Amino acid sequence: TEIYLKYGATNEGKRQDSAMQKFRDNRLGVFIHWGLYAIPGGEWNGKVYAGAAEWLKSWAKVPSNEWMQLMSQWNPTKFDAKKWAVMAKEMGAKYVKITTKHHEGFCLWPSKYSKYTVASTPYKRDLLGEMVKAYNEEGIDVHFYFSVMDWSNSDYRYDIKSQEDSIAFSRFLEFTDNQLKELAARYPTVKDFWFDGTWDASIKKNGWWTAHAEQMLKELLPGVTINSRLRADDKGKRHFDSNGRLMGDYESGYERRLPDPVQDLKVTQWDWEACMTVPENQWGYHKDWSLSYIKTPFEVIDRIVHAVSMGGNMVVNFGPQADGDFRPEEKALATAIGKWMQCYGKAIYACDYAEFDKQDWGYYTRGKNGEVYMIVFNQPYSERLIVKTPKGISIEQASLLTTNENIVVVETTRNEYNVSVPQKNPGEPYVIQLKIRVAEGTKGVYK
Ligand SMILES: C[C@@H]1N[C@@H](c2cn(-c3ccccc3)nn2)[C@H](O)[C@@H]1O
Repeated sequence: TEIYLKYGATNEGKRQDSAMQKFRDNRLGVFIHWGLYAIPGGEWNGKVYAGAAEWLKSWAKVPSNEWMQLMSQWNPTKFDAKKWAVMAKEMGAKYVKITTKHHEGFCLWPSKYSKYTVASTPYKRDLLGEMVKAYNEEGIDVHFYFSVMDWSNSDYRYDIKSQEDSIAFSRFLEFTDNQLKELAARYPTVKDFWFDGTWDASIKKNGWWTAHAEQMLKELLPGVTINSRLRADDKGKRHFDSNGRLMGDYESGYERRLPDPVQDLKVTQWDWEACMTVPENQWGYHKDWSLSYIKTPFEVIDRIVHAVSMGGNMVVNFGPQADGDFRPEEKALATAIGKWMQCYGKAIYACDYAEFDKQDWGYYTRGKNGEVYMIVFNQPYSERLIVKTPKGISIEQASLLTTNENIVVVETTRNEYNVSVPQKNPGEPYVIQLKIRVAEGTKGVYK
């Protein structure tokens, strides 16, 4: 039986309005983690910390007033929003999620509610505004990352243990509301808010505020999407409310990990977005990437395809340098992903879960016109790609997406086929497009 909730989930099932459909169809995003942490790049007082560079203040136990002195060094002379936007465009990213304010509290926009903003640095310009304009001009949607936890604000509380805590924290929530309203008013083309820094007891004890923040933004920005990580219900339950319903518009728990294509098919019932780092765990710029394993382009592409094959989005993280340029490894990665997306994007953009059982050779996606794509990462020595079709579905024809070369398909038993590999090995993950036939009365997405 259901329990009554005042601050539980507000929508039932996947949103089907055009704004959410655009969010979903975008599929591939870029995360930009840029803040004061890019200046030290993981090193403090001559010691290099291997932990996440955007958490250096925490690892090195730097007092906030000392940390904020970094503002006097904030001068990204190489920053060029147009170059950033072209890089994302060439990568094939359809949206960008920008850290408006990370845990440190430094604002990339000239907020009038904080003294820790770009306006009080040598490089006074409204960086967020320039980015929004440049990305939008390239046809790229802009999403805002916003950390509720703010290490620079003395009213922040990790927990509420006294009347004094309550009074301070309510001041903090008002400050946060003001910043959110300011972001919505200054940058009305923003399409999404991705909240972070919401795991503390103080937020869980104020689930009402998370429901209010979602409602406030949706009133100010019709169509805007809000991630589940913002939300806590009446009982402090996060992401999914006490009745098991997803709060917000999409599930945002897959950070540096992905659902299993066999065990976790439940995620196909709701919208979700994963995000990933190129090193094992670095979001902000770290000067020494040799301390970590750096994923190759194909390893990043595997994760993008994995997410889409299960009905999710993938956001690939970039940590710009303090000077406003990107490190060479990230430029090379963006180029490599863009090259692949140019050839195979048809199997990614506006595609979804295909309801075919996962096979070892790779992943399936389904296009909007009922076509099924096989994205092959692991070509078997048998040179036969096993395909098991759902009940009522048969394979009519198969072709290599890039050349339209016909691919021979042999039925091996009921609902099982051997799909041949291309005559010439493409030498990279490739896509076979399947034309399927759907029998009368078939259930599921192909009916
Ligand atoms: C999207 C990513 N989320 C931030 C994060 C949060 N956490 C974290 C660390 C300890 C407990 C709970 C959450 N680790 N990283 C990272 O700094 C980055 O912004």
